[in-house]
Amino acid sequence: MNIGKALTIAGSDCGGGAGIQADLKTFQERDVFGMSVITVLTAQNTLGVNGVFPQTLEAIEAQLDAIYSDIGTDAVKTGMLFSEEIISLVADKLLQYEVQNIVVDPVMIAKGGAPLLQKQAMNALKTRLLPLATVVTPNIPEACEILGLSTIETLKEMEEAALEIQKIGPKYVVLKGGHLEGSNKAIDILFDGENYHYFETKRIDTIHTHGTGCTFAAAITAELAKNHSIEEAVNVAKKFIQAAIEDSLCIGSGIGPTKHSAYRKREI
Ligand SMILES: Nc1ncnc2c1ncn2[C@@H]1O[C@H](COP(=O)(O)OP(=O)(O)OP(=O)(O)O)[C@@H](O)[C@H]1O
Ligand SMILES: Cc1ncc(CO)c(N)n1
Repeated sequence: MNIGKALTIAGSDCGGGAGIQADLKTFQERDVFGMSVITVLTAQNTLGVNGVFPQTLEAIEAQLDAIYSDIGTDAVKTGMLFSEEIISLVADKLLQYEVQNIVVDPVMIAKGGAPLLQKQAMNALKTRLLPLATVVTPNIPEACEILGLSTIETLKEMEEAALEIQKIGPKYVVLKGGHLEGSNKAIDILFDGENYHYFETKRIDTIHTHGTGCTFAAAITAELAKNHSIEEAVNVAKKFIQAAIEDSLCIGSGIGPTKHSAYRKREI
């Protein structure tokens, strides 16, 4: 039987809420075959990140070569890449294997404030990875960092930022409005190079949003792996994350994870 094949190239969150673990849970929920290349091990829980252990370039390259010399992918997501060297290696390999359907989640800072991307790696993210992306999924602070802006405060400013990011090279930009202050809605914007598409849900009043960005981008990746359009992929991902946050889990004593099985249970 043919099944969509999705790969996540990201950091491991031993606490299970974000990173590789969130991505694989999401791939499974969306019925694609999930694979992983681990770039960094993190020691983290709902209270914060206690340790970051980058894998050697040799180990990352060997994982990518193992997958692409045999299995291949229909869509790929990148998450925590941490350093300039890892970003460069991943970009080289995506080019070498002519990888299609690349979702770049430009992970920079954990919800608790820990840095997940070194400051000196920002330029490589912009110049090496964004031009290869089919879609990039920044949140508002990440969009500000990419563009060197101090704030994005309105929907109009989100639209302008999406347009500017698209000029860097990705085919599509999904700018996530989860961080937009003072709104009772969570509005994400998809810019396709010509038009804006809006995906709006009610903002849920919860602190338990650990891994929401990873989960959302992984759901987009899964839908692209099944050959769905970008609009359809974002539409499903938005419903998926809304259900997961609504049923978020009180696990740990800090910022808890979301429930990846929530959307499936509603569909039944
Ligand atoms: N409180 C909320 N209620 C409803 N939707 C939300 C809420 N917070 C975030 N979202 C949605 O979750 C998705 C992920 O957005 P978010 O801005 O949380 O990502 P992120 O900050 O990159 O997450 P991460 O912690 O993984 O870095 C988006 O679709 C966003 O609109
Ligand atoms: C490994 C990893 N990737 C991404 C995030 C962002 O949520 C996180 N907290 N940890």
